[in-house]
Amino acid sequence: MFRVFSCLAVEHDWRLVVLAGLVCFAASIVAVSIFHRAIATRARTRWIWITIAGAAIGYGIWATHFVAMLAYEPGVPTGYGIVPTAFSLAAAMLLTSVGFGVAVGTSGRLRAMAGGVIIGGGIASMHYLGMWALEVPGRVAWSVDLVFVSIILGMCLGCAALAVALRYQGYRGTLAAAILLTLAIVSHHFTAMGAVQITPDPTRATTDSLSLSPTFLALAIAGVALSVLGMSLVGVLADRRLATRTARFEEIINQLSVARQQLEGSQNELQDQKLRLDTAINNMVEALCMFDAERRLVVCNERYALLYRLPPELLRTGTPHADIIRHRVVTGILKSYTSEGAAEQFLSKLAALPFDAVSSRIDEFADGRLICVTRQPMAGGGWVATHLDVTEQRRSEARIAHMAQHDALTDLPNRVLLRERMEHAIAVTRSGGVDLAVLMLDLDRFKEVNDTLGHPVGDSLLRAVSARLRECTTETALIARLGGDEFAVIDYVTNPAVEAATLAENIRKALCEPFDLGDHRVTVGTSIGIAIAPRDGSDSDVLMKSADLALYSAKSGGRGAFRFFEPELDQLMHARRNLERDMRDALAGREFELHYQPFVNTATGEIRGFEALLRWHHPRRGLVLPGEFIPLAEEAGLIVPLGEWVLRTACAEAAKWPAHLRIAINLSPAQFRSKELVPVIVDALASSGISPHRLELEVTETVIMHDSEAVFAALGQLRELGVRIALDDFGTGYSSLSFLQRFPFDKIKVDRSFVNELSSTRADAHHLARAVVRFAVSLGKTTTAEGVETKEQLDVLREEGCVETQGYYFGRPMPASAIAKMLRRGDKAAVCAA
Ligand SMILES: Nc1nc2c(ncn2[C@@H]2O[C@@H]3COP(=O)(O)O[C@H]4[C@@H](O)[C@H](n5cnc6c(=O)[nH]c(N)nc65)O[C@@H]4COP(=O)(O)O[C@H]3[C@H]2O)c(=O)[nH]1
Repeated sequence: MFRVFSCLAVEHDWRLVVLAGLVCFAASIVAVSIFHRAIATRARTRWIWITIAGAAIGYGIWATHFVAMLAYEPGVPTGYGIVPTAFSLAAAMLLTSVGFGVAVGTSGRLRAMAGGVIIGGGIASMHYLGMWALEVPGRVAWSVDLVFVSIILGMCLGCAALAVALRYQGYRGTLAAAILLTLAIVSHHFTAMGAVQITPDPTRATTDSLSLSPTFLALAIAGVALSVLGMSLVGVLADRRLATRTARFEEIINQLSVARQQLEGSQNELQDQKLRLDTAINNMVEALCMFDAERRLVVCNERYALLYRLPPELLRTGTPHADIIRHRVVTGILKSYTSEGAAEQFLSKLAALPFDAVSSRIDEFADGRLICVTRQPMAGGGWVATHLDVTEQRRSEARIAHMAQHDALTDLPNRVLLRERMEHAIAVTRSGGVDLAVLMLDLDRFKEVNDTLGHPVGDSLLRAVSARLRECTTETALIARLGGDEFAVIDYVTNPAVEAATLAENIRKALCEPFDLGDHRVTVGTSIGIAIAPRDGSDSDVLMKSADLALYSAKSGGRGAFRFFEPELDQLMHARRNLERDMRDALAGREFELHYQPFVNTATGEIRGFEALLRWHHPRRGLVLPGEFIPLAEEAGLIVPLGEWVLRTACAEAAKWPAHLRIAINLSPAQFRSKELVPVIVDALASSGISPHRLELEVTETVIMHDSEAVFAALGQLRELGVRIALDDFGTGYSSLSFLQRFPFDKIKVDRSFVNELSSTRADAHHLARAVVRFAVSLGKTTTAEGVETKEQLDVLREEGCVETQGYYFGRPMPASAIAKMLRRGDKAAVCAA
């Protein structure tokens, strides 16, 4: 280091050293600035800048070296060989360009180091080639270690300069990097100069012809270097400013481009939205149109155009609303607007609609379609309207409403509609001058038809009944089916007693006529109850209840009749309900008793057995006969426990009688519906201990009508046990013969109404009764005649061959105790009577 210091202090002119330093710094500033430009650019431009930076610093190193060499005073005259000098310049430019190129063109942490090493190599190459060009009359000796140090210094500081230049590209970074680069060059030069020792040797003369004057060379170089570098710096700064402006411009261009893309995006979005809107509008179920405040078309969908068959010229934006309406009318699309001037009429109807509120209307088309038009005002005037085809919807609504108010089988109004119409009709009667007749009717024997011939025939019968009811009533009458075989007819009457009775009689007669239903001819009848408004009630429920009571009364007074409501009926119903309640208590309170009526051998008068007949000792009403309470017990479902009690009691009583006497017990239809009937009978026989053949079960045809298969099965089981089955009330039934063929009854009991007729003075009645008895006998079964009261009747029955007889003539129904007494006495009841 001392050598270097002494070299600098002793062998150099300080002024020129400073000039060399300035040249070096200027070159460094220019080179670093150009290097930064290279970093900021790409591709070819970058390599051009790199080359220029290399050229600038190479030239700067070279100029520095020669200016510094001017400051060097080795004590001998010096000169420079042109060729090595040119080489030194070329080497400096080339290697520094490569160094910059490596630093900027590669990536990674070591790129600054690699570039700096190459630049250091460029500095050293320049220096030592320049020294090689030095021509002095003396011997040049080198200090190797300083040579080495100079190279290392150049390289290390070169690395530092590049590291700073790469990292910091502002003015400060440029300055710092330039200082470091200057230090790299200067420190290398002066250390290298310290390594040189020139010993004068006059024998070594310089070749003047190829040498340049060092002073001239130094000054020329410094001048050219400074001016070139100055221009380069100006160029670089200008380029840098231009680059900044370009960058700004590019930024603006970029922003504009982004804005343009956004705009294009928005336009595309708008386009997409329009497409979506069009698709949505054209795929709506409703037809849609939009009119502006001037009533001109803004937009409409395809369905709207199709619905009103609009030609393309009417679909243009701006088409007046009135033109479209006129088109609708002219083409006859609208139902009620076909006459002349109809378009204006329709337009004025539309004009009357509120424009500031939602409105809805139904337009009826000539082809029957119903279009619901809903108009909604828009902000700023105009409206948007939807046109929806509601034909199907309305039809199904109407169908549903019809179904809700009509009976599906007969299409007659049902109870709901009847009640509604009745309320309206009752309101009419309030204004006076007219009354309302309410007729409730049900079919006699409908259940039998339904059960024997099947439900399809039953349904046909109900439809046929509806048709006949329509035929025999006036247009003002309303006929309703309330369910099952229940119907109601209401009509206005001015003279209820006459008109309502006539209406009822017409209905009764019409329904008495036989019905031909496919292969079947069916005869039913009807019972009718009549109530009159406002006399019998001013409310539909009250009137229907009154008519119902009258119907009940008609049925219990013998079917096939009509009856007007009377206030007493209400009391009767009340009494009936009380009786039903009492009967429930009676079963538990042992108020029932069995009486027994003998039936005898007609020929001998011997008692063959007794029929058990139920009696009710009512705590307040006294003795109540079965004709009054049995139907009630059947309706209330009490007949099953009551019937079981009868069976068990009668069998137990019969067990006390001589073994040849039979016990006859009546069975109701409701008992056959109970699955317990057969087990109960078996149990009654077992617990009483009587033989099954002593038990006779009396059934009417009505019993067999209900669920005939099940009834026949039960009767068959009982008959197999040995129980005898008797057909009661023979002659009064619906189709006796067919039943007689279907089941092998053991006994036939001729109804007492025929026996009664045997003593009739009317010859035809007498003959008919006799014919019935004869027919029963001819069937070959045990024939029993009921209700024999006179000897005359008995004689006829004997004549006709009737096997058994029963009636007051032989004995009334008696309590069990009386029978026991009678049997103890060994009475022959009939014999007594005979
Ligand atoms: N005018 C007149 N009547 C006579 C004469 N001989 C008998 N009678 C009455 O005729 C009815 C005969 O019984 P039914 O035809 O089986 O008719 C019975 C039967 O169908 C039913 N019944 C009676 N007891 C029972 C029972 O325990 N169970 C069921 N299911 N029904 C019963 O009640 C009906 C009426 O029974 P009753 O009032 O006891 O009336 C009895 C009896 O008192 C006569 O010479 N002249």
